[in-house]
Amino acid sequence: MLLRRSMSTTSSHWDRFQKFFVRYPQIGFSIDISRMSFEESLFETQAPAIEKAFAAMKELEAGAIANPDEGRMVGHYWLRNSSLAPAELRAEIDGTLDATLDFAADVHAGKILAANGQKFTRVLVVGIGGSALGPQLVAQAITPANPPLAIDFFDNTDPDGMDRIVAQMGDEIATTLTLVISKSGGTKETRNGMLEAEAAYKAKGLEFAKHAVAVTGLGSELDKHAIAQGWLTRFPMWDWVGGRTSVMSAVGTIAAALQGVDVRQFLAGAAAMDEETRTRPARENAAMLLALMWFSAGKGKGAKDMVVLPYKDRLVLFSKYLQQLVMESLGKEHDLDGNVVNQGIAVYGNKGSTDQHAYVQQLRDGVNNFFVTFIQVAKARDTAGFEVEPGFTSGDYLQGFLRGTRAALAEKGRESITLSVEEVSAFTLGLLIGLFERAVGYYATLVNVNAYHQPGVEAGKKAATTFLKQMGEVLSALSGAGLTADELGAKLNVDAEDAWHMASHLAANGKAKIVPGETPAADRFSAV
Ligand SMILES: O=P(O)(O)OC[C@H]1O[C@](O)(CO)[C@@H](O)[C@@H]1O
Repeated sequence: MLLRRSMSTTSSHWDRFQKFFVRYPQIGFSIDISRMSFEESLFETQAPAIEKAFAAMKELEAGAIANPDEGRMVGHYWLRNSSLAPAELRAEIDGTLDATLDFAADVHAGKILAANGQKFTRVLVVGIGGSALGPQLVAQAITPANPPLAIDFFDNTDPDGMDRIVAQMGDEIATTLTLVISKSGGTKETRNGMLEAEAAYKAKGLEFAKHAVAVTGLGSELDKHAIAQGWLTRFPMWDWVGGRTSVMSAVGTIAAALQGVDVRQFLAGAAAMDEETRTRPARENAAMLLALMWFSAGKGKGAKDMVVLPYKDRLVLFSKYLQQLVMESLGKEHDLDGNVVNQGIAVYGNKGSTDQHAYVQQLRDGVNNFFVTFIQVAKARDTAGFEVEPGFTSGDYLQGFLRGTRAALAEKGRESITLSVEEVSAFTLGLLIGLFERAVGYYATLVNVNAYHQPGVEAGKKAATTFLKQMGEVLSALSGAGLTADELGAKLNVDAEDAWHMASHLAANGKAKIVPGETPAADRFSAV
């Protein structure tokens, strides 16, 4: 009885697999949605929405104002196929790509040298969000084991984090090329990182400008600063490329090329996936299948989280990269008609099998509020095989754990998608990025949101600006006599809780004195 039941389950799994397994052999990619619990009628019920999404994408790729709030075109697909771009942009796209690759080649060849006449040995990228995550993913996933230049990132305004990197660089800062990357050219974290980098060079008696390159919008604050200071060079960022989709613009290509990545293959991978997912009908279209699975799993409301589990160390940052791509694109208060919808899909993940020894316990046995996206890489390693026990390699185990976890989740009714690529290479990373970019675009139309703006980010930036201004006032108001947070708040017309946090921060960093009381309200702050 038991045996019969398990046999029929197995055969229905096999049937469903054959029905919902799509592969593109010419690019070594496949998607398996058979372990998602959607009804086949989804393709019929969603047919009008699917058509709408295809049509919207076609218009977007043809140069429509697909980001209506900001009145901008959305052109990341043109970065890997400039012939799709409006005619007036093509030469600039191609010219910028060539210029970044030529610059990197000149650095490698020693035609562009550090101020001390030596070859550059390191790159420091200063940027945040889309201006750092893409280069970080590329550095982690596809740079050679011993790249021509080592790479570090200032991707925050944490002084301790930056101090540690500067300390690790030591005297090698003299042969470090710094890329300051900011589309807007006004992001404070990046501005601070740039100033910290400038100071670090100065402390070693070096001229920052002779080691600095900017990637930014024409005429931005950063652009003007780079011109005024006489930096080595500048590469443009365009308003029709969003930060989270900028890895194939100069934002990503310059760091990648300096790292010895085959940038043209990276772009070719994305272009190849674009070709596959631009015109195929929904059932064969990997990007549309992903969007439909997100829609059916989360009931079009993001009710289920997306857990991204690549079984490959090189792809460990892919989940973080997708977190920005998906959540900044889809996490929206309003739909395109102005209705409050509070859309989004939460994304998290790290890598398998490591995560099996952490949160996968909850995925199998706990709250069923997610679907997993497994990423399987067929080729285990580049070097000769090694058997950890007779007949089995570490790579066999990795594959066994992926399949085992997929089966164990399915057994408990937990959904999963499996994407497969042959290896992790510039080409396959490009195609995976291209796949998710288009899936995000399609899904946005299915739920009727603008995937290409990020109005929510501004609120935090504004509140931080106010906090800093008021903290300056608190500092000026401190005197010899100790003041409580309530007294500071009343004096400066600042919320008492904010005043307490401001004064506490100043005290923790040697700019104020604190006499602790029994409660926060009894703490007294004075000038140093
Ligand atoms: O490149 P910029 O303009 O410095 O912006 C950095 C990041 O900040 C955001 O605008 C908002 O966090 C991201 O979309 C962007 O990638």
